[in-house]
Amino acid sequence: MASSTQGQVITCKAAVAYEPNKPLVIEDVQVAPPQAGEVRVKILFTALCHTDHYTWSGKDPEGLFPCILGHEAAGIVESVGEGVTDVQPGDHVIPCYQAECKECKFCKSGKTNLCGKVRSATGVGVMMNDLKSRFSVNGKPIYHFMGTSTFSQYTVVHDVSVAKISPQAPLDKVCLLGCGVSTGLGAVWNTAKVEAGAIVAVFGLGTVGLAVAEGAKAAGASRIIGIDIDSKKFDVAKNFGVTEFVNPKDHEKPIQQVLIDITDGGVDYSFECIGNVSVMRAALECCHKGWGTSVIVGVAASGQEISTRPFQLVTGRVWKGTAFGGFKSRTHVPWLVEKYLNKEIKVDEYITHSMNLSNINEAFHLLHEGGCLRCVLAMEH
Ligand SMILES: NC(=O)c1ccc[n+]([C@@H]2O[C@H](COP(=O)([O-])OP(=O)(O)OC[C@H]3O[C@@H](n4cnc5c(N)ncnc54)[C@H](O)[C@@H]3O)[C@@H](O)[C@H]2O)c1
Ligand SMILES: N[C@@H](CCC(=O)N[C@@H](CSCO)C(=O)NCC(=O)O)C(=O)O
Ligand SMILES: [Zn+2]
Ligand SMILES: [Zn+2]
Repeated sequence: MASSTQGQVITCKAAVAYEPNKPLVIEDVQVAPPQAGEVRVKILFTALCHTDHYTWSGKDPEGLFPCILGHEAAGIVESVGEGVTDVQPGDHVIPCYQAECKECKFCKSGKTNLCGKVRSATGVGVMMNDLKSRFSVNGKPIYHFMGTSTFSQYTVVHDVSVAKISPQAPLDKVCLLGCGVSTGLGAVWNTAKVEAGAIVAVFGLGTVGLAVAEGAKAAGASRIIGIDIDSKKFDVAKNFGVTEFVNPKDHEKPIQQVLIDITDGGVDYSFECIGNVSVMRAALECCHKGWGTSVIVGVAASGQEISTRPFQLVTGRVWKGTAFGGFKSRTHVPWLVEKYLNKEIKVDEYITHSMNLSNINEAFHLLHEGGCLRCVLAMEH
């Protein structure tokens, strides 16, 4: 059914990032109607991910200002542009920063979840149709972010960047499946393909690392070693499947040597869930000679580079990375939502804080406190 706002500009509240590291400003933002191949979504709940903070910090080479950040959310379709057939007004959806068009070279390859259809536009903060933004404040354009911009009560996304989900799913919970939880689970199931009995090391026990632990437990890993510089993380990590905890600060030796010593030569799989290039090296080098695989999940700042002795790879270790855990977004997000509804995966357990959009700056501060995994913001319509 058509909404009363269809075809009209909507003025709503959004958190605008005008400059790196400067508090976000809650503004009245004008959101233009969706053009061909676009969907306007009423965002009901959004969580904050560390990648939002990373771009806000100014360290993201693709970061553009002013912009509307946010990419871990859920909402309801308000209206659709010409030619959109996969969703309609009233559908419950999760915006997907990793698109899935099912037609491009990437989508058809069967080798990756990356999609090439709209990536060139989402990387420069605009929509593919006219290479312009749908957001403005008093006539001045505001850039999109990751093709999602969910820190706004209404956003416009490409139709290839929105997953239709079960209307039964609580949107204040499943918004987390738009990024962190899905990424951690997928890193284990799709990218590493951890097998039963494997020894797994997880570097960084935030939401992404805990979801890796949860995925590894489900895959039947025999040992799941959590590594974090905050020892308080271990208590909560046990609930997600971590069986042993190592704090690098408690050891004189490099952490990779500590892990090699306690695992008879190294782990089968390791996951870097921090975004620290020194830890990425340690995560590779703690892998078992001959077969150990290390997956980079964390996002490192502009200018940072990874290094190791090539001998580490010559002797059989494998270095990989993952975006959105290798999940094909529009296919797998609805599947993950069903798994949540069937109580096969955790989601509620990652939500430590709930606030309103107006408290978004406070929520960003919370991200740096060890006790915060995910903070979900209600968009207060
Ligand atoms: N690849 C993807 O698709 C994808 C998706 C989501 C998030 N990410 C990235 O994953 C990373 C983790 O995200 P998160 O939301 O879980 O972050 P988080 O900040 O909640 O968790 C990071 C954890 O790492 C720990 N840590 C920090 N420095 C450490 C060190 N030197 N050694 C050991 N532990 C250390 C912290 O104490 C914290 O517990 C971020 O870089 C984020 O941008 C990537
Ligand atoms: N613009 C950033 C890219 C950072 C990055 O790697 N993003 C991940 C998702 S992080 C979600 O929290 C990703 O999906 N990358 C693949 C892609 O962007 O297509 C930078 O350049 O550092
Ligand atoms: Zn994220
Ligand atoms: Zn594609």
